[in-house]
Amino acid sequence: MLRRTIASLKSSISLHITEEASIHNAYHCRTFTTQSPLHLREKDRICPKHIDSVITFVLGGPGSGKGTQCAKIVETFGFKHLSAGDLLRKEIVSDSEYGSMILDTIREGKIVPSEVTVKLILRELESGDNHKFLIDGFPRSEENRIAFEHITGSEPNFVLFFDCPEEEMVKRVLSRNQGRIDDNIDTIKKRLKVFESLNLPVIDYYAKKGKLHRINAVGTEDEIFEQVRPVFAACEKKATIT
Ligand SMILES: Nc1ncnc2c1ncn2[C@@H]1O[C@H](COP(=O)(O)OP(=O)(O)OP(=O)(O)O)[C@@H](O)[C@H]1O
Ligand SMILES: Nc1ccn([C@@H]2O[C@H](COP(=O)(O)O)[C@@H](O)[C@H]2O)c(=O)n1
Ligand SMILES: [Mg+2]
Repeated sequence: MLRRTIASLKSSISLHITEEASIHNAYHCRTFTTQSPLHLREKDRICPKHIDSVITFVLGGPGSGKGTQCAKIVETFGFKHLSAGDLLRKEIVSDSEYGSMILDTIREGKIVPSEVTVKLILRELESGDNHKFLIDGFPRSEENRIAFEHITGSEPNFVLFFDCPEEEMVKRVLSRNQGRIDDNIDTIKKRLKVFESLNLPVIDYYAKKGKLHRINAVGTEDEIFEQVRPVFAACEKKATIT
C-alpha cells in the first residue's frame, strides 16, 4: 500500500524520492497519500504535530528583504524563522551527501530538488516546541509547493510577498557583503530569471486563494515592518478570539 501510494505520488508531482524508508522513519509518517491535503485525515498526515501550527510562507525576489523582515517578526511576534536558503547552506558545510549538489545548484541560482528542501524544513518543524513558523524563501516553485503540501498535509495560513523592483534587489544583494557564493552579478541575473519564471506562479496561486499579503518592499526597514505588523497582529487577535 505504502509503495503504491509513493509510486503515484512520484508520478503525480515528478519527485524522485530515493529515501522513502528513511523519510518515513524520520518523520513518523503513517502513510503517503495523493489526495488534496485538505482532505487528509489526521492519521494520514506525515507530521501530525503541524495540525495546530501557524505556517507563514515568506516570498520575494533575491534581496527583497525577506530575512531582514523575518528577524523583526521573530522579535515582535515570537515566530520561529526557517530560511530554506540557510538550511541548504548549512547542509553544504555539514558534509551531507547532498552537499556538493546543493552547492552547484545555489552557484547556478537554480532550485534544489524539492524532496531535499522539504526534508530539511520538516526536520525543523518537528523540533522544539514553537508552533508558529516563518518559512522564508519557500516554496520557490510549484514543485516545491506541491511537495510540501503532499508531504506535510499542510498549507500555509498566509503568505507574505515582498514586492521589490529588480534594480533595488540587485543593489541590495551586491552590497550585502556576507560572502555568499550567489551574491555576484552573474548569479543574481540567473536568480532573477528563476524568480520570475518559477516563483511568480506560486505567488499568483496564493493571491488567487486569498492568502497573499503583498508588501511594498521599498523604503526603510522600519517603514516596511509597519506594513508587516498588522498582518501578524490580526493573526494574534484571531488566535485569541478562537
Ligand atoms: N528596506 C531596506 N532598505 C535597504 N536595504 C535593505 C532593506 N532591507 C534589507 N536590506 C539589505 O538588503 C540586503 C538583502 O536583504 P535580505 O538578506 O533580508 O534579503 P532576502 O530577501 O533575504 O535575500 P535572499 O533571497 O537573497 O536571501 C541585506 O544586506 C539587507 O541588510
Ligand atoms: N526553496 C528553496 C530556497 C532556496 N534554494 C536555493 O538557495 C539559494 C539561496 O536562497 P535564499 O533564499 O537564501 O536566497 C537559491 O537561489 C536557490 O539556489 C532552493 O533551491 N530552494
Ligand atoms: Mg534571505
